[in-house]
Amino acid sequence: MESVYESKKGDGGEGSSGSSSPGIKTAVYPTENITLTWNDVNVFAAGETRRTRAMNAIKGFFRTSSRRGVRPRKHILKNVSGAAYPGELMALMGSSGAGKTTLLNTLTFRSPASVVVSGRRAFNGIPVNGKTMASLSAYVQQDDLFIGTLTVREHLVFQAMVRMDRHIPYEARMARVEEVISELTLTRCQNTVIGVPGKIKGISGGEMKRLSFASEVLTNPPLMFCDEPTSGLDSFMAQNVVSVLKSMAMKGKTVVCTIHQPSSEVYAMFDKILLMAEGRVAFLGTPEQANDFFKAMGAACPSNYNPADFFIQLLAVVPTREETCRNMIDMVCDSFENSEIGGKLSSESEFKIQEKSMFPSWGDPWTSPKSLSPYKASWWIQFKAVLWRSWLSVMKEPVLIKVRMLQTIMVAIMIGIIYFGQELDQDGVMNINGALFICLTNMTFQNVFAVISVFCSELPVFMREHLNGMYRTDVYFICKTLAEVPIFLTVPLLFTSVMYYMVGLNSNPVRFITAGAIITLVSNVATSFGYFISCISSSISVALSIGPPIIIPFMLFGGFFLNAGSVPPYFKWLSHLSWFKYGNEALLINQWEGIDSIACTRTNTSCPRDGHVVLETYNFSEDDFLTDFLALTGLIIGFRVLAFLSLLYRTFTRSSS
Ligand SMILES: Nc1ncnc2c1ncn2[C@@H]1O[C@H](COP(=O)(O)OP(=O)(O)OP(=O)(O)O)[C@@H](O)[C@H]1O
Repeated sequence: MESVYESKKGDGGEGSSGSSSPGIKTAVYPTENITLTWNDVNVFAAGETRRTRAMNAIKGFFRTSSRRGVRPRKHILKNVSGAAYPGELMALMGSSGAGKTTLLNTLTFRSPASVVVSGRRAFNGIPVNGKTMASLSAYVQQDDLFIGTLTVREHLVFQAMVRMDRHIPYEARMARVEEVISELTLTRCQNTVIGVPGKIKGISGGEMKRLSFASEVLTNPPLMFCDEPTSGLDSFMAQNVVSVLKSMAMKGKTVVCTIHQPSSEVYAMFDKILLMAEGRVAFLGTPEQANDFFKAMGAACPSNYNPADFFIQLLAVVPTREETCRNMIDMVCDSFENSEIGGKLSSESEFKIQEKSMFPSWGDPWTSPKSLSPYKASWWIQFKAVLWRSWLSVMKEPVLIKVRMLQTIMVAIMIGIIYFGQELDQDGVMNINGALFICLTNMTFQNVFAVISVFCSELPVFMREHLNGMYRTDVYFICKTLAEVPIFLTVPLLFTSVMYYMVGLNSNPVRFITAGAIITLVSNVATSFGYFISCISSSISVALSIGPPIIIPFMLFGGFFLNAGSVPPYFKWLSHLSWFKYGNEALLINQWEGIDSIACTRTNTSCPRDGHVVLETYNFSEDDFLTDFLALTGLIIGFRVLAFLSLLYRTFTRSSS
């Protein structure tokens, strides 16, 4: 399998895939047996971003000149060089704050905007950029994010559809899924649901980690990065996971992982170890070379000690002895730099890079030509795959199906019993109007909370997959909302069917169907509003906190608690956004239009004689019936568009940060 990745000189996107124009010098990247080298990598905490610069300028204006000044930038990685070879498993180790994650992020071009990176990274000596790195490598992140209601196999089939190249036929994708399932020993749990911690019991932690690897190796990348693959696992599972990495390395892949406290057994599996301390390289070589190196420095690892623990402790900065520890770390790092292994390593990577210096140096991964699509699958394939997965997750989500159906039937029966058998008399008018308004309130809160709890919990998965170039935001949003349409149609219709005739509402079948349609429209406005709130909130708890305070004013303008004619002029605009108002008006018109007589049961003058008077009391007009329908439809569309734009903005700000 020898595919070619080419880069155009001078386009700022070296290493981008695509055909080269005649006359443009190209670099042909290897797709197998990759030696990854990095040379003179320096990372600084960025002094100021545009936002902080503006804030500092404002603060600085109020400061006296003596207090003004720029804080020195923190030097996080200091002239770090190294190499990872095919067929080898390299472990990045060091105490907390040593710079492991920063180095891994730098190597994978995933550094946050808050740092400034310089240095060169290369594949077999050819400088590389973020796009090429992304095409040829896999990155297994520390936290596993899945749609927990899917089975292992369903998850992998979905991944194969959106991650593998668009020209690969369906049969070949499925064959690869089979291969990966057996390679990562997931056969036994292939039909088990992945699970959601605390909600749905699923596969074990080790299986989950192996599933993360499986998703990444589907495309058979020659280079793999893993961030803390063993965190949260017991020693047996940790060993199991590292042995998976080892077997990948033995197949010729280049594997780099960060790791905390490996056991002696796990440590023995590493081909190379890279020890980091205070942002510098303290050692890079085989475990045996590490023993010799530290022995030569007079710090031999005792025979009954775990070497990993020993080296990490040796290179840690102890709070009470900071100065001594830092001096010791500097001494170790300097010795390594001047040692035979250190010198060989840095000259090797340096020489190769210079040799290929005719190629442009690395560009910023995100400044590659915008016209090139980051997606492997076409729009249509993405759409089919995401719709299929969204549908599966809706059907299998207990909160959406079982709980909601049960909740709907129970509330409908409760309302039906409390308001049971209303007559068309003076008391009945009040009760029927109350029952209709409570239907709107119930449908609103039920749908908003259901959407928030499901959509918000899925958003982190969407963000990661979208930023990994798996599918577009519009595809996700359309599919997600389409897949949920059946449920958001069934719930209000079921609710209306159960309570309508129990309460004794207008018995005309056309009125019944119309009431069902109005309640369905209101439910869907609430659903759209729920999507909007979910998309603008940073977390589920934020969404649940801001939802109700926003809904309450809309509810007050519904005409039940505050007469439509009494809305203060400065709040008129807000009342035009109230789906309660349109829903309530439409339901009352549907109920009372054409009712010629209402029995008066009390001897007071407030008894409405007919349906028209009831509507007049609320300041509602029969002529507005169509307007109410159209306004509800408009609100459904409006809130959805706002929700989509918010999601788009969110993905945009994340990908450019
Ligand atoms: N964006 C940043 N701005 C300022 N300092 C940073 C930034 N990123 C990392 N650092 C600092 O750089 C040092 C190295 O951080 P890094 O996360 O790479 O350490 P680590 O070895 O991965 O630690 P741990 O094992 O605890 O995750 C730390 O002191 C950290 O506080």
